[in-house]
Amino acid sequence: PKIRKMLCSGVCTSTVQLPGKVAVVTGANTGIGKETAKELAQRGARVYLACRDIQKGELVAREIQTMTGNQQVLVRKLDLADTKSIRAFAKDFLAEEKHLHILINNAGVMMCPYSKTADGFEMHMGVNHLGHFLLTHLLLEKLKESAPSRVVNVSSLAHHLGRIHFHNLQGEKFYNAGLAYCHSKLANILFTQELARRLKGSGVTTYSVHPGTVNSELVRHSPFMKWMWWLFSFFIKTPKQGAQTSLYCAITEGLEILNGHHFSDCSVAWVSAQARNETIARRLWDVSCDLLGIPMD
Ligand SMILES: NC(=O)C1=CN([C@@H]2O[C@H](COP(=O)(O)OP(=O)(O)OC[C@H]3O[C@@H](n4cnc5c(N)ncnc54)[C@H](OP(=O)(O)O)[C@@H]3O)[C@@H](O)[C@H]2O)C=CC1
Ligand SMILES: CC1=C(/C=C/C(C)=C/C=C/C(C)=C/C=O)C(C)(C)CCC1
Repeated sequence: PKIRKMLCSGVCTSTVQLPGKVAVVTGANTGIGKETAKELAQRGARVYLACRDIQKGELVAREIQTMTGNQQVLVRKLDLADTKSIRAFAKDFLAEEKHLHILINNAGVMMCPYSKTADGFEMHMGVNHLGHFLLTHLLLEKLKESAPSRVVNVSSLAHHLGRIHFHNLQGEKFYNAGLAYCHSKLANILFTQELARRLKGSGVTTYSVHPGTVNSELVRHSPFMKWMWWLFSFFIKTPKQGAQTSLYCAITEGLEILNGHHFSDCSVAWVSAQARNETIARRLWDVSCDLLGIPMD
């Protein structure tokens, strides 16, 4: 029980309620995203579950509506492995909604065999980083208009093993599924820091998060990790516990002064030297804009 307590700490104790607030959670049909969306709905927000599988999303939306009594839980199609889908999601959302107060970039893939997104990006970099980069870019004006508003990027402790290999960003020269995940999670932190610098004074703040080691479907591509997660399931976080740090960063009052910081167990956490490198962050920003056809400023 002591080990479990140590590995599963961090509770969002904020009592903030969210009536009139609008939130988008990517990958909200399962795991950490589902629990994050449930808690936002419990607090009264209108919550968009941005999912690649609408049927799975609808089942979860019904479940959340029944559990929370909040009927404003909506499902919209978003496949982060296809920039057309991301642009369509954003276009419809912007036409439908006046505000966006909370964007939680939560969806992720880990250790998938070498594959590419519809636009030819390596899957981890494409979904975990570039997909969320484009989504955030498309929703940024709405976030600014709705300020104070927040962007939470779900990264990982695994970023410590990550490196941004600009000459091999799509893994074409060499590829390791585990490291590809780590690189993409480093990219999440670099994106958060650069975004924070660029958003200073706009009323939009952003945070990156390590949710802890969480019993979810993330390990689906690795039989070994699946076995480890099963073996140690008693010691690792439940998805509800895993959602606490995302929620903390999304709703805790007075967090604006920590714009751009990384959090774990609902506290500020240390990041690797690579993740603190402003030159790499700026270059990754420019390369991401270039790959996605976003005009550079
Ligand atoms: N679990 C853990 O121990 C840790 C998790 N994290 C991070 O937490 C986040 C949530 O992961 P977790 O809940 O654990 O994992 P899950 O696998 O349980 O959930 C991942 C979610 O992402 C969605 N997703 C995957 N690919 C796409 C895509 N192309 N487009 C849209 N949605 C997609 C999945 O949809 P579908 O169900 O349709 O596949 C699912 O809803 C991830 O960013 C992960 O990197 C970080 C550290 C540790
Ligand atoms: C060594 C070890 C563990 C730690 C695993 C860790 C630290 C996993 C981290 C995973 C991440 C960061 C995944 C996604 O981003 C367990 C399972 C707790 C139990 C005992 C052995």
